[in-house]
Amino acid sequence: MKNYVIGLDYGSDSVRAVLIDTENGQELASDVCHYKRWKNKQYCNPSINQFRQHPLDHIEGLESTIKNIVSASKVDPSLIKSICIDTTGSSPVPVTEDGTPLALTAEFAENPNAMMVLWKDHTAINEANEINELAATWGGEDFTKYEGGIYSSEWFWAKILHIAREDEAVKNAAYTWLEHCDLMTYLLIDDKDLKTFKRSRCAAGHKAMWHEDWNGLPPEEFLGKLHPYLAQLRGKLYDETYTSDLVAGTLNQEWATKLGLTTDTIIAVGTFDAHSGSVGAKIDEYALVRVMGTSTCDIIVSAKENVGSKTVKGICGQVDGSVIPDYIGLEAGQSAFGDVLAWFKDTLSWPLDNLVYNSTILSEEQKAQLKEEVESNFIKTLTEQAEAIPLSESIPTALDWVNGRRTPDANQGLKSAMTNLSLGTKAPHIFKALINSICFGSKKIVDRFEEEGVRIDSVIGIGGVARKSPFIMQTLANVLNKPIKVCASDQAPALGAAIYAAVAAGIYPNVIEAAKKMGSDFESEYFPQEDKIEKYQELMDSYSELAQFIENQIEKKSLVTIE
Ligand SMILES: Nc1ncnc2c1ncn2[C@@H]1O[C@H](COP(=O)(O)OP(=O)(O)O)[C@@H](O)[C@H]1O
Ligand SMILES: O=C(CO)[C@@H](O)[C@@H](O)COP(=O)(O)O
Repeated sequence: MKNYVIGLDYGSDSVRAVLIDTENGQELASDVCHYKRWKNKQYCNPSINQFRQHPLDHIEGLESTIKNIVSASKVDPSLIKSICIDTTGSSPVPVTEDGTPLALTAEFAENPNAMMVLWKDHTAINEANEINELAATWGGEDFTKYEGGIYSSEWFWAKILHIAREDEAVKNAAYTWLEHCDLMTYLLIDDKDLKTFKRSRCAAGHKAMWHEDWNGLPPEEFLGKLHPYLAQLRGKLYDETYTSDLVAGTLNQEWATKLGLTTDTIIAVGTFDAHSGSVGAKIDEYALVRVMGTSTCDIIVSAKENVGSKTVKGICGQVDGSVIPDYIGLEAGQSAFGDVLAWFKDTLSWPLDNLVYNSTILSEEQKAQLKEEVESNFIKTLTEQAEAIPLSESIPTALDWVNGRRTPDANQGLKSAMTNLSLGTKAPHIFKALINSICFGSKKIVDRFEEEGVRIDSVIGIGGVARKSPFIMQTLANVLNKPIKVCASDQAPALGAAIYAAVAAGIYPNVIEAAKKMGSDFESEYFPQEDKIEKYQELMDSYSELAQFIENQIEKKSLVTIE
């Protein structure tokens, strides 16, 4: 008898759902829902790096995407055995004692501090610095040691500490906090006991300093030195965590009715998008999977005996079972990748948005047509012209730090910079420089893994940029001087979630076996071009010099500010 499973992938801008045949991983239906309020830029303030999302965006997306795939596939709902949800992270949400997101209560419906704090929100830089300072000086265990030795403002405790200080009302009303992947899983299950609810190992280990060595989260004694609220919160969180091959519960009646599914549907433990994407791309030992979208996440799995007691410096954590149960999952990444190019596109669009699309000469219909044409050709034309610039021609040197630096060595206070501009520098030159910068930032990560003794034999690309930009992928292969395979599925994270769901439902004995049968194949491979490698090495040296200079300057400036 056929069995089907659903994988749900909450990205930064939209949620994607896939309905998968467990026998062969075939996708029977897929659907996407863009977050309505987020699209209208509600609750965000990019000038202070504040990025919040309203839970209604996520709940509406849950309902519409699953309903759409169930009806499009025409599969009998009783054959849909399980669902697993992956989301971005660390993206924590404050909730009441009964697990209701604060923003769904009347008092907090419009308060951004009561909403989900998206991974790329960097309002908690000071709080992350404080956590690092305390971890290094308090005299006890350094709880950052399995998280690369540096706690980031993108993560759980820094974000909660920031909100607790900034918003007394939210602090008082937030009984506890849930990572986004846990919240969406909790919403669907029947058992509503928050104390025994199975939280994600992946989220807890990579972002909340959870580790078996100290029996879970950092102790109250440590957290209390940051804020009494954090010490209190510790007791309302969790001690145990669970991998995503396990069952979190079964679908509750309310959501079974809404979605047209049965209450026998199993809901697996939640996880992060990059980690499930790696499973969808059939990650193996010594392979580096790069999820290349708005940001990058770089994932490696390693046998426990290969890692031993070694801690890898400057990455986003090494967690037992965060990707494949019983293997150590190592994560690194760039805070902006596609977003660097999106920023440039946005900047160049100023005259269009402010003058052309406001013009009284054009009718509304003409404006809409023009907008559509510009939109579909913008990145395409820039890419073509940037690619045509020979490597011998002078182009700027740029840094990829428009949203700070995630790895190596998290420092979200860093900013981007550009040198070598001249009167001859045109938009495609800058675009090419930005593409170089994101590839050089990637090389720094690969170099760090290798310097720390983590072996990388192959590179696999997944995500929007990997599939849509052959020019970026070729540049990356040249910069890394390694071949890169591109995963054929454009829904690798959702497919990975479906694979976890299949194991949770008992259809496969483990994630490795399930991924062999259900994981995506590759659609292309990029090889380094011998004649270009040396030139890219030269350009990389200029990037490294500029990076060092800017980092020193920013450090000096922050020392002056503190005085
Ligand atoms: N052809 C392209 N060339 C370069 N960047 C692109 C291209 N197409 C999309 N992008 C970038 O990819 C990012 C979106 O990646 P995607 O994987 O689709 O989403 P997400 O990161 O939300 O999961 C955006 O930053 C966008 O600017
Ligand atoms: O940081 C993580 C996972 O640890 C990601 O969720 C985050 O980079 C967001 O990924 P996307 O750019 O939305 O693919």
